[in-house]
Amino acid sequence: MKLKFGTVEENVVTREEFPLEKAKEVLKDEVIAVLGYGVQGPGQALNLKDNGFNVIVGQRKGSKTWDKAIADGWVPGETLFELEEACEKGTILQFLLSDAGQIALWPTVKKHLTPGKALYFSHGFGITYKDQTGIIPPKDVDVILVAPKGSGTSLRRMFVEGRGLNSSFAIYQDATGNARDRVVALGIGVGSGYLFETDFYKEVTSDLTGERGTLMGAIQGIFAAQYEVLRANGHSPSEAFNETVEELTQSLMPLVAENGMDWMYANCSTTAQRGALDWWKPFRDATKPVFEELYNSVKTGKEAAKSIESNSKSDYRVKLEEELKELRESEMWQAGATVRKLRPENN
Ligand SMILES: NC(=O)c1ccc[n+]([C@@H]2O[C@H](COP(=O)([O-])OP(=O)(O)OC[C@H]3O[C@@H](n4cnc5c(N)ncnc54)[C@H](O)[C@@H]3O)[C@@H](O)[C@H]2O)c1
Ligand SMILES: CC(C)(O)[C@@H](O)C(=O)O
Ligand SMILES: [Mg+2]
Ligand SMILES: [Mg+2]
Repeated sequence: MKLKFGTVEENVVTREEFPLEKAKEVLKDEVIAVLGYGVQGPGQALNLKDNGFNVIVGQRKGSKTWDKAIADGWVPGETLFELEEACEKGTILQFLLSDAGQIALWPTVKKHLTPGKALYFSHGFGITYKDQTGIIPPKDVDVILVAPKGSGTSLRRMFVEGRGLNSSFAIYQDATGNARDRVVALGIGVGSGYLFETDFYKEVTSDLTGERGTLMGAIQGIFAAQYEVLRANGHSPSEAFNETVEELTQSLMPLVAENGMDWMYANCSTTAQRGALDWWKPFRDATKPVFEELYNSVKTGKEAAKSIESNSKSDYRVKLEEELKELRESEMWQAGATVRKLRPENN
């Protein structure tokens, strides 16, 4: 249906419009092979299975995630296979390896993309940056995308709670004439709340900007800056953490989620309102050049190159753990660990 977002009209698909029963009818003869069992793999595969679709998982035997798949109820030889076997059996191949990992498996996937199959992504990365990934699908398969706008962990949790995470969807190639029904049915099947339409390029450029920006990178940067200023001015770790992070996640963001920023502002003191209304624009103006630099780095493929390069190194996991440790052991997040323990619901 067409819906107005502000003054702009967009095309969205809701569960009412495209019910689960219709999705099942569209995909009744398909074998959905979920390749990779990292973060999105389990969320999407389990939601599809619980929604009644014919789904199998492909994963490297002997890996930790192979064992996780077994623990989640996938049965070797029945619903859990080596990656190549799953590629052979699937009529829809859900390419859910890490974006860098997809480069190595591509020749195998390509070999099993016989006419009429569908190649499904949850990110526009492999296709958009094809000069760097070498992922160029044959012309006689559908190439589609459903990108849940959140972590695979949330996708599963929200499904179990009877809620739904929003996803974007896109069609890069419609070889069968049935790509649209296939992609929307898959979007409903993996547990999306509503689906909004995009293309592969827009999905990857917005997603890479978002995660580097306000969703993950910028937010940590702003937290760190405010925490450091408070600490430098003699505030205790608990005061600095509460005033920087805890109140935001526990009290104020849930209000924003419910009814928007203006409503959160309206539920704070007149003193806070005055200050927040005066200061949001200077913060916007100070950070906008950084966001512009970031978007440009995404657009030119620099961010993709960096992520492929670092994720393809053999010591990637070790280096990642070192960087996460730096965050975890920072005073701010150590204070956070103590504060979390003190939440009454955690006692
Ligand atoms: N993590 C998320 O919540 C999330 C959200 C939206 C979209 N996505 C997209 O979904 C896709 C999957 O991401 P993810 O975060 O679930 O991946 P991940 O990093 O968790 O890895 C998924 C799987 O890839 C396997 N793998 C990696 N390299 C491999 C190789 N060379 N050979 C064989 N297997 C290999 C790993 O063992 C793992 O099982 C990506 O395109 C990503 O951008 C992820
Ligand atoms: C969960 C995110 C950040 O939305 C996703 O884009 C990812 O890459 O993991
Ligand atoms: Mg992403
Ligand atoms: Mg994302």
